Amino acid sequence: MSVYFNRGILRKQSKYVLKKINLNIQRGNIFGIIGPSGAGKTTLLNVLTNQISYEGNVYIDGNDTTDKGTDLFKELSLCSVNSGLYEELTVMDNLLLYANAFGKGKKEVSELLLTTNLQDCEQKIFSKLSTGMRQRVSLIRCFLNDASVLLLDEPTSNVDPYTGSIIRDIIVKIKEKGKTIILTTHNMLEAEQLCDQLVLLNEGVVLEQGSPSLIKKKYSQQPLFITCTMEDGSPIELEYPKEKIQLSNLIKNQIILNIHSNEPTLESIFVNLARGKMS
Ligand SMILES: Nc1ncnc2c1ncn2[C@@H]1O[C@H](COP(=O)(O)OP(=O)(O)OP(=O)(O)O)[C@@H](O)[C@H]1O
Repeated sequence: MSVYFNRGILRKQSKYVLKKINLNIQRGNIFGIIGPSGAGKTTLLNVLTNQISYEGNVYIDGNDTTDKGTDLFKELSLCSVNSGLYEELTVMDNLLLYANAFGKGKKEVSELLLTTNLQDCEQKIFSKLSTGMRQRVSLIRCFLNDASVLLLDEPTSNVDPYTGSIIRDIIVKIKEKGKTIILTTHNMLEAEQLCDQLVLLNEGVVLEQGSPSLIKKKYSQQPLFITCTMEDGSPIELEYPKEKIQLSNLIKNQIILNIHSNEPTLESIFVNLARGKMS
């Protein structure tokens, strides 16, 4: 799926929040949008799902979305926490309202509650749930949707690491059902482990785009230094590829406690790109 803005499309005072954007999103993939606070990540999701008005033209798969006659938006569903869920209804009633709209019923909702460890929350009032539970209910709402592209705005923010891992598992399950996921996150480890493709957004422009491993490879410096910690605790540093034979001999003949390379983390690439220190 391609997303293209040919010029600034949303203005905040005299500056554009989103400028020229060109994204190439593989179907069936998890596509992560990362970037500092205020970069325009949420706004991008809102524009793509027609939640806010904007100037200029947005093209999805080459089709101009200002043509309201198209079915483009039906394919895309925004899932932000709590959106479309009623505070005073039970979890089951909330989800049934949504499920029924898509020809689904109690059976499907109960199955999803079980998958997400929320089976005991069926009759709980939505306003009484913890943040992590609310996030999971919001995701179940996405599961019930027929849209093929789900846009998740910071699905794991404000939850403990365990709940975060449950939510990531749910996202992977959604992907396995053939859906395309576009998500925003501030968690670089999550971006690296979960996303097939990433885009780094800063001040409304795309700074970098590609798979996490390709982005890391692009910014890894040569030579690469590899530190091996030997059995007695002493470190040996070798330069790669210059000393690759020594490295392979060391691995073959010695007991090594750990090997550590100084390749950049996604976090360091992110910070440096956002500061304008890399090109
Ligand atoms: N409808 C709008 N009209 C004008 N400006 C807007 C609109 N919506 C958001 N903005 C502005 O766009 C900028 C980017 O906001 P956005 O919420 O997209 O950032 P973000 O990257 O999602 O940040 P965070 O990581 O903190 O959630 C902000 O300065 C915000 O005030």
